[in-house]
Amino acid sequence: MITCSAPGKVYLFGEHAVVYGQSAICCAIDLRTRVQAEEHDSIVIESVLGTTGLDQEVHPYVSRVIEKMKAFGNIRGVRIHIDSELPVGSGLGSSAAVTVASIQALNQLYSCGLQLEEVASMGHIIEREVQGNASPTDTYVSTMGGVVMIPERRRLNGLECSIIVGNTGKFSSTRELVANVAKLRQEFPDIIDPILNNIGRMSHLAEEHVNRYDYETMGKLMNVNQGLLDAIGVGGAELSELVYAARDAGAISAKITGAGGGGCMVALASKQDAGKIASAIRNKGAEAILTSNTQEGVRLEP
Ligand SMILES: Nc1ncnc2c1ncn2[C@@H]1O[C@H](COP(=O)(O)OP(=O)(O)OP(=O)(O)O)[C@@H](O)[C@H]1O
Ligand SMILES: C[C@@](O)(CCO)CC(=O)[O-]
Ligand SMILES: [Mg+2]
Repeated sequence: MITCSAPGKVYLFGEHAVVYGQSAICCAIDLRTRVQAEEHDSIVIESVLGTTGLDQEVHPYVSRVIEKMKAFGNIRGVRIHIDSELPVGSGLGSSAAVTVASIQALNQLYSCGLQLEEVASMGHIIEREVQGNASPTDTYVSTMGGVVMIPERRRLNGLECSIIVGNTGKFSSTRELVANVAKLRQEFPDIIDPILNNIGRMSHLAEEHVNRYDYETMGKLMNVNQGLLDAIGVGGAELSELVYAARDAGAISAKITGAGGGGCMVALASKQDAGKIASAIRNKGAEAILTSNTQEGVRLEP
């Protein structure tokens, strides 16, 4: 039996805009999805969502992984078991982590010889198929770890501050949110395109501040990014409540992470202030998770 794990992520900048080729800065976090794989007499996929065979409804990502990996290994029957520290459908890249960890588990189990770049690239193809339209960001960061600028694939210095995630507990489908932005963009291209361009410019402006650990400047720009995410319709009352609670409790910055609608927000804070911010989020009745940046992408577990 083989076990592989891959991390989730938060966006410092650029979700949605990156789908249209703008730059984003994305940060792998120390919450992981673990996938066990072993040869079996049939195909079985077990997760918190249920136990199925190949099933495009319940397990669209993992089913596609198995189908695509058949081109690289002699996969007849396999049992895949998934455990995740990432809330499902919440903006922390649960779909990318489960996809990347599953690809790598089969890659190892069947000695397929795929390199990390190929794992990331297959992950992106699968996200695109299931999500309708997807950037390579989540799957690349889950594969490589660290803090990465996409589409440049430039690795930036890691974050050393605390990362606090607030989960509204409201499921959000990335596929749906991406489609909503596409529709708004089609309706008002002259308004929406400049907003997406400005988000991309913000990532470029922020890059040197990330590399210099200048959290104050990064934070100011992240808060502006939050306003622009609201403008393109991916905010929500529950998210805003947590964003303002975190800022009022002393967060350096607070914004949506990932697709939005529901799901999670992310706040940056000094290690000293992190507990206070988590309490402020919990006082609003939401789950708060304290985490940090990880340099480790997908890996084989002992
Ligand atoms: N633990 C898991 N086991 C099986 N499938 C999972 C698991 N976690 C996520 N998934 C798959 O990913 C889907 C959610 O992906 P989606 O892209 O909508 O949200 P996300 O990846 O959590 O958020 P974002 O894309 O905004 O970061 C689930 O519906 C399921 O198909
Ligand atoms: C909303 C989005 O930008 C981020 C989802 O985590 C979609 C994508 O990049 O594929
Ligand atoms: Mg996703």
